Amino acid sequence: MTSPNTGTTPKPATATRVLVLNSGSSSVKYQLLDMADGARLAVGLVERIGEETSRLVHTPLTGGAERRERTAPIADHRAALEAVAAELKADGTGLDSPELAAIGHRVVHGGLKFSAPTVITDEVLAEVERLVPVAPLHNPANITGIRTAQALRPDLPQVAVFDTAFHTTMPEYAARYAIDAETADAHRIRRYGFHGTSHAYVSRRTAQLLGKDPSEVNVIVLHLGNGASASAVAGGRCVDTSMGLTPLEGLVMGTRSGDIDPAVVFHLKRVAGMSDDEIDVLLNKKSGLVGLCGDNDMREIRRRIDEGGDQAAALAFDVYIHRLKKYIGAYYAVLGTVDAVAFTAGVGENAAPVRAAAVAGLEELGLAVDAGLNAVRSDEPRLISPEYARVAVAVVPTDEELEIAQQVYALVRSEAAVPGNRGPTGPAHD
Ligand SMILES: Nc1ncnc2c1ncn2[C@@H]1O[C@H](COP(=O)(O)OP(=O)(O)O)[C@@H](O)[C@H]1O
Ligand SMILES: CC(=O)OP(=O)(O)O
Ligand SMILES: [Mg+2]
Repeated sequence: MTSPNTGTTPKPATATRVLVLNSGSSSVKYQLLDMADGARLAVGLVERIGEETSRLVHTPLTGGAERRERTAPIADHRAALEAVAAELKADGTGLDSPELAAIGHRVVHGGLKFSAPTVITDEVLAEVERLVPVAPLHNPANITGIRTAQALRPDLPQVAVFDTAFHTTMPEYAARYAIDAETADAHRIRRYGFHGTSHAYVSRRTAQLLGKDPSEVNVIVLHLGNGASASAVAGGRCVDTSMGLTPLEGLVMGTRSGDIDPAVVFHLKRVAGMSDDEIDVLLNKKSGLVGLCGDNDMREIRRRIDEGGDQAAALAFDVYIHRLKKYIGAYYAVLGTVDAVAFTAGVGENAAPVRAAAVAGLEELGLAVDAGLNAVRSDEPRLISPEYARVAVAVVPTDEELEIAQQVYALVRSEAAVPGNRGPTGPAHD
């Protein structure tokens, strides 16, 4: 194996483990994997970072140790990562292990410069920092995660895998906003798209489920988590996606509005007297499902509808579904022919009523859901459409951490891990 040259000590040939950190605005999800055999050694989550009731759940999957859970204030992402490092150390799989080959980081906004996994140098970190204004909820957390991991293991390659990378194949006419071209170019205003690691993984797994090569199928992927986005994937390449310059555009989300008339912003400023920051918070944190009915968790919304006929919850559900259905139709038109529609992430994988409602009435498009199959709970990729349906409808659990680990490991095993050899890639914008 070629030792990744990070300018420091070469790793032993036995270094086959990758730690993946997926830092969100108020959470960190992580997995430790051994890429020699693909085994997961530990998985975990720190949530509600910055609150009094922060919670850490750590599940070791090797060595017989028990799942551990504790609730205690964790002030920031740095403290969260240090707590994760302590949990891993307690299992004997600490960050000081010589078996660790690299640390992989989900980085949400990579602009146009990064279309592949990239070893993090000062230059890369500066670019991620420059993009903070267009991913204010995400990039700062990613940067803290990187800096903390670098401090804990300065000798290890730290690799960024960008949410935007998979979408860099979008044709210009899908990526462009129809605004003054000079202004757009001067400020790099265009549609970048996010959740790309998930869209890439799920579209590939969906092709596999159909027994086809990704190059042979057209798939609409619906990533419905707290953040939510749709993508149109033609023969393995993204041709359109619902998020834009920032992760605010597109579908209705837990706390984000998704598509709105941009004039709403002027109205809120001029007529309602709101400040830029107040509008930012309104659209990112007080909109979407939570804005419509006070709850952002789809489980709670379904409970309110099913138990009490709650009208606000029912309206929130209907607005969510209406937007989703419009994107299915739009991406059907963009792709021309569709082989599969794949539901993924927390809501897509678990909420059968969302899946049923999203494709209801689309039989003319060849889309249908079998009620029995849709009701089955499983962690496996599966079809939920009836035999006769022309288009497969699938539930395909996403695994951003596994996808990141594979990309990171492939990179550190290749000579390309030499910083400078593989810096920013893809179509440079400036
Ligand atoms: N059983 C379920 N039924 C409906 N929705 C669910 C269920 N389990 C999880 N969810 C939804 O999934 C969301 C979280 O999805 P996830 O993909 O983990 O999001 P993120 O990665 O953006 O934090 C929750 O807000 C919740 O609404
Ligand atoms: C980009 C994005 O919206 O990510 P998340 O769903 O993790 O908030
Ligand atoms: Mg997510």
